[in-house]
Amino acid sequence: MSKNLSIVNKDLKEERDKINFNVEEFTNWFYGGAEKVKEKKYIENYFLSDKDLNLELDTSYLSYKDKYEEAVRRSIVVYKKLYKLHNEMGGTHEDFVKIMENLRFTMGAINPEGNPFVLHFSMFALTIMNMTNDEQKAEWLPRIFNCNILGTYAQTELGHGTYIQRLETTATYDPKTKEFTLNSPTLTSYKWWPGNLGHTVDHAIVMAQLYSQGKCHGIQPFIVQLRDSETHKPLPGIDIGDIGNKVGFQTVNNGFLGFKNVKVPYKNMLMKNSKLLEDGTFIKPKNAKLNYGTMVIIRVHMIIDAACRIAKATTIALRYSLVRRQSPINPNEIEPKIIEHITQQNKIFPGIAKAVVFKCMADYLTKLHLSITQEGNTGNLARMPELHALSCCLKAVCTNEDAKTVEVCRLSCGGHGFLRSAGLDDVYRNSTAAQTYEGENTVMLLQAARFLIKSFNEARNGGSLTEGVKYLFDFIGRNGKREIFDNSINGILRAIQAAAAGRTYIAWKHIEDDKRHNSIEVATNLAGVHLTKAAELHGYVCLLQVGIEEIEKIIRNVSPALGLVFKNILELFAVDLILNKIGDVIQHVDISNEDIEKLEKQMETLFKFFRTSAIGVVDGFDFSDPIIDSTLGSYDGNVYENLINAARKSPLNQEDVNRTFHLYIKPFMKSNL
Ligand SMILES: CCCCCCCC/C=C\CCCCCCCCCCCC(=O)SCCNC(=O)CCNC(=O)[C@H](O)C(C)(C)COP(=O)(O)OP(=O)(O)OC[C@H]1O[C@@H](n2cnc3c(N)ncnc32)[C@H](O)[C@@H]1OP(=O)(O)O
Ligand SMILES: Cc1cc2nc3c(=O)[nH]c(=O)nc-3n(C[C@H](O)[C@H](O)[C@H](O)COP(=O)(O)OP(=O)(O)OC[C@H]3O[C@@H](n4cnc5c(N)ncnc54)[C@H](O)[C@@H]3O)c2cc1C
Repeated sequence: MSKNLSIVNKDLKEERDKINFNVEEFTNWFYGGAEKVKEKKYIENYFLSDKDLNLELDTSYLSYKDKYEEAVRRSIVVYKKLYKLHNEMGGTHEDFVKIMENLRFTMGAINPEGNPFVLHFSMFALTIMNMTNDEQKAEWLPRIFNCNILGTYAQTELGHGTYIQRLETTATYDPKTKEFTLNSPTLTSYKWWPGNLGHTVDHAIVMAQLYSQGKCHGIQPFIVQLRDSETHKPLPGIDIGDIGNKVGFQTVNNGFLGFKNVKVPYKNMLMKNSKLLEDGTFIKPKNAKLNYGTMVIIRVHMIIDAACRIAKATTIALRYSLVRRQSPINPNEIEPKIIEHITQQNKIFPGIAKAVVFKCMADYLTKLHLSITQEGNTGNLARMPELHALSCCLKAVCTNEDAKTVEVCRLSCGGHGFLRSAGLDDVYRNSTAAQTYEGENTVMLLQAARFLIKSFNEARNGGSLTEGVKYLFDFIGRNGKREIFDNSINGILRAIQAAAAGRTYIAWKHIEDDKRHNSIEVATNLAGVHLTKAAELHGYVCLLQVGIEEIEKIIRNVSPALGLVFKNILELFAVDLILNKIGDVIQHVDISNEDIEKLEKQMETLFKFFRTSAIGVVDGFDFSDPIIDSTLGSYDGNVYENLINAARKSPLNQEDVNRTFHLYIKPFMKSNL
């Protein structure tokens, strides 16, 4: 960690002196090994030390346009260096991905309101890598990799983001000219939201309804040039621009795009999955949802992003809570560090546990994604629905938890948490954006619920179930009897499983009852609230189950002292979860008031133990000061100095008297109204 060289606040130092495990060992786990930590630190420093970035400039005070222009300038500084570093490292694709992964945090510090090239280096490149045939790869990948062209992923339209089957942009094939003609037939068919589209990129993957031989063949991906490669002017027939101010993502340059008779050559339809012969004959893919593959990759990726946002927010909240003193607990004693208030521990400690468990889940899901993708490459698509359901479910549960936790961290910093310089607002904006992009969270939960209901039917009919939903068999096997609670980690898991299965049963029954007088679709809609609750509970089951399995493995491989910290974290996660879901649990589990009181007591004991480890764990997340970028969360804990220094940098403080005094205030005061 690049630590601030200033003197560390004595309260914070005192906390660090009490840490009883090896923080570096934790960091090594969090980043996947000592070598990876070294790489991360090297890459971080390689970029952040560049004076050309001018990181002294606080971009939050700039206008919308200036913010965008500065974000483009800084990004180009970074990407030039990225290619230099890539060459130095050896120049393989793996090296590139390694730098990109480490750049994620660094980019956040450089462009706190978003990266105007992020879609090029993620969805655009990934779609070309995964949805093209060999000739297309050969044509496009080098140009993308060398940034000779810059692209985005243009799917969402003004009228449709969720129900992508009904996108309205058309691509009509003419076998005579061997061209597609792209059109936006209505206002609602305008592309709307794609990141980097407004003024940055010159190409896009455009999702459009393919028409050939007089028939519509559903949405297909096309690579479309939007702007002239020399002048950057929109090409004829292209109506393009920025969608304007948003809640966050101010420098991502989300855009709109309309087509009027735009010609696209035959070779630009991405043909790995669906195929169109030159004569216009359409050949269906093995599974129509293969064209949704890039969304699945990003959803998987979003779990680690959620974990890291929580890690960052809890680092800020905890460091601040260890140096802030207020309100004596015992009137005769000095004001304690605010962390001594148990409600403060309740706000922050479960968040730290979530960051760790989400990280376990991200690792698990990344491996699962890889193995299912490899099966898919051999033509075996059997596990695609399972991966889709799981990635939708966890994308929703983890980003919802992420936004909630970051907001609680902000509240835990009191008034100062509301300052921009506290660093929590950009984290929150990114968390809340993630609840919507890549599939709105309710919709994601409903997708997961479809899988649960199918699995429930399968279980009732004695069929086979995938590993993650086998707990539905236990519910059916109990034949209406409630699960008996036992207060162990596995007991808590069984209780959450019983609640998830019970809620799935309620949703299933709701649908079955309604089906008598309604279509299955209407019945499913009426059961929607139960379905989303079932899917959410299923997401927690997955998190706890994977958390238990992964942490048991970790404990076997780390020192006993760190093992105890992991055990503590897992228990914190589990007990916090069951207490938060107690209403659902009570419905399906035989749990007494005494059991609940015991759990509440257990939480207090867990807090007590975690009290000494907490600072070690957040230090172990290893966010350097430029990355944490927070007056409240810097390593040295010199909060009050940081706050006053940041306030002095306000543009209003650069002069004693602002001109509005002479222009408006003074005349007003002298006017006697
Ligand atoms: C230059 C070098 C680069 C190197 C690369 C470096 C790599 C870096 C890697 C990562 C970096 C990450 C950085 C991240 C930055 C990201 C910024 C992102 C910005 C945001 C982008 C977006 O938002 S893009 C737009 C996203 N849009 C959505 O998500 C739309 C949501 N809607 C849907 O997904 C679908 O419409 C739907 C799933 C909700 C419904 O689809 P549909 O209507 O077609 O389905 P049906 O209802 O008819 O049927 C459901 C049926 O289909 C099955 N199914 C659906 N989807 C899938 C799937 N994907 N796979 C498998 N199966 C699927 C579903 O299970 C149902 O099955 P049933 O059996 O019928 O139940
Ligand atoms: C910051 C940001 C970045 C984005 N970047 C991109 C990008 O790069 N490229 C791109 O193509 N798109 C992008 N998007 C678009 C994004 O993917 C969509 O906004 C998202 O998928 C939600 O779709 P929608 O806007 O149509 O919401 P809607 O579907 O209109 O949602 C509105 C409400 O209706 C509800 N609803 C809709 N359908 C159902 C249903 N079937 N059942 C129950 N409730 C339902 C939702 O739950 C929600 O409450 C971005 C969006 C944001 C916010």
